[in-house]
Amino acid sequence: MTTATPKSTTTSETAPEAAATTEAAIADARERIDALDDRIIGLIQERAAVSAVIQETRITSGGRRVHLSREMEILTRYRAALGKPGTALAMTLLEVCRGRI
Ligand SMILES: O=C(O)C(=O)C[C@]1(C(=O)O)C=C[C@@H](O)C=C1
Repeated sequence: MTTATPKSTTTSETAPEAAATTEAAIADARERIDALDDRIIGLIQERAAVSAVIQETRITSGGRRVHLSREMEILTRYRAALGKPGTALAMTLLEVCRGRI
């Protein structure tokens, strides 16, 4: 994994050069964010496909699409890792994977 190393500006750099360095650093970091978002979206799509298999299996055997105690485990896990917004993120993720309830 590569680590972010912001380029430092020197005192000899003129203002336009410093601005160009700043813009380049931001553009570079945004490229990395776009690449990460592509991976995150791919993982969410993969998660949704696995989730669909579970839901279909349960429905085929006479069960319900939703399994609330399992959802509570997932919400707890995301909150433990990411704090309060983790809960909202997990709820959105569950909605993507099983639809609205
Ligand atoms: O783990 C399950 O039993 C699932 O059906 C998967 C899943 C999920 O996407 O994580 C989806 C719906 C359920 O309500 C709970 C969890």
